[in-house]
Amino acid sequence: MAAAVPPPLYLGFDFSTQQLKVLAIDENLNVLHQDNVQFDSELPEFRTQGGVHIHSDGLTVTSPVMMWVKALDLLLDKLKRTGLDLSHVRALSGSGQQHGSVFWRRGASETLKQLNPDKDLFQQLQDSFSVADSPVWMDSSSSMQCQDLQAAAGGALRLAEITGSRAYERFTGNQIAKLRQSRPEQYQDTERISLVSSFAASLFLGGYAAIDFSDSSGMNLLDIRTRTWAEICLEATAPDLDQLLGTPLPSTSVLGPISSYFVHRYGFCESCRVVAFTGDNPASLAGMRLQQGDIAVSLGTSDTVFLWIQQPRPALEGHIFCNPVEQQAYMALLCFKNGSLTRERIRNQCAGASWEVFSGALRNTSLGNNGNIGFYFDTMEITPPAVGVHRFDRDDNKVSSLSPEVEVRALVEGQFLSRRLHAERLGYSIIPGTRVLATGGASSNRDILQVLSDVFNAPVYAIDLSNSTCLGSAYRALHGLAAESGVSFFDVVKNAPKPKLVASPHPTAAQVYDHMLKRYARLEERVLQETCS
Ligand SMILES: O=C(CO)[C@@H](O)[C@H](O)CF
Repeated sequence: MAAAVPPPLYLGFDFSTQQLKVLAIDENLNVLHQDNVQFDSELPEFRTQGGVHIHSDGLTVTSPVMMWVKALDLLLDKLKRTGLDLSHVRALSGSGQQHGSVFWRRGASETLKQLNPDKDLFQQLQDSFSVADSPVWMDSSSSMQCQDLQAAAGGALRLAEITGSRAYERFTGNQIAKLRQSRPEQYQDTERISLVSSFAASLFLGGYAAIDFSDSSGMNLLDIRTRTWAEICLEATAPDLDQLLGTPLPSTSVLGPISSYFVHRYGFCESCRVVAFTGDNPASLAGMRLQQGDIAVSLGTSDTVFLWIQQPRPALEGHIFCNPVEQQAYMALLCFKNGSLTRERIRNQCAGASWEVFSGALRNTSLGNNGNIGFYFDTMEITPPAVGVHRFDRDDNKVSSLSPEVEVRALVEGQFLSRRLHAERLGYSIIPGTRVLATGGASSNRDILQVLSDVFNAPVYAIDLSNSTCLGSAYRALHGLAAESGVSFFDVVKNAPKPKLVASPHPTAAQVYDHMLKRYARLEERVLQETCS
């Protein structure tokens, strides 16, 4: 009797800001296993906070690339110990925090090709990076390079028309320009530049992986219509930069078989395929199976709001990225830097470091918070570019403090009023039938989602797990094997569990927050003038 063929598995990894995660699904899209490595607590030798180092200038933010390498060693050892038979993995894909950059030292490709399965990656890649502290998305130190790029491209709006965004400090092209100008020897010693996503794919491939169209869109370097590097941007950033970046590829690309290192060390099958990795937000769009008309709110280290769009409408605020699951479509995104780290600070200061107490404060305070409004920009915010904590009472008078429970609600209402205000400014309207799909760590807190539903005056749905980035990557691994035959992503994942209704708006929500939104917009202008003057 023929031996039973083992059920195929598909893995999705996420190299995010605070942790490395993995999720396994079977061919019926059932989630079989999840695991993670928390950078701060499990790799304390790197002394990160929230997975990053905020430098003394308060603007430069980096993460040690070797921390990501060591995290992969730890995570795969964990996977091996759980008894998951990795020889059944048919394909894997993944994501990385967007915009972050990895600089491979000259000669690193040879090391990648000849990894010794008797040693871990950390030991073997010690000398493979010309830059040890990788710039990440929280960095806001490349303003000069942003101005230079915008001038070269013909202005901010022209640059947005070409690349989908005006120049942003965290975008990789500006980070590359800054590194080349400030650390020329290290730049000279670089033979390849990856994003965090393609760096991770390179480890699994045993060779340099292409950057996918979707994550390339977060660099201020890709022409989002031709999906090729924009010459005008490359020339303004660094000479022959296309040689260091490689050619971008469709997000559905099968990059090749897994490196023999993982076959011999962890028992992967040599036929396991590596599907192009992408950015964490594009992967999340895939994991939530976002469709036109939905609006996604991801509550993670950064909060993001994103939508599926067919035609790019670049603007001076927000971003347009190539869509990760449908090659001719796009996704629009707004990023808010002060997300979970700010929620955790307020939880610690106003709720005794307890999410239960935090939730109780939301239940004990009323919609609209008796007119109290707060802006909590612990670090320089991206949307809008403002900083500091600013509290206002019902008469728009600045106040220096609020009671703990009122402060909790002021934070959560303020964050969601901002998400809604900037999404509507970009022309996205919350209409009857709009579904708000929530994901990210905070989406497991029902009381936070109730405030989200009230502020947006729309029902909030969530998938069973807050980890849509890994789920999206596992889905993309499965789809990648079929994409060449023309099967659509949605066909492949049509039987996935549907998002569940978690919160519906309170009957008075529209009346309260339509009015409050106008006040919020006025006060935001005041805050911008105060912090930009
Ligand atoms: O900068 C961002 C998006 O543009 C953030 O959401 C990062 O992707 C978080 F990792």
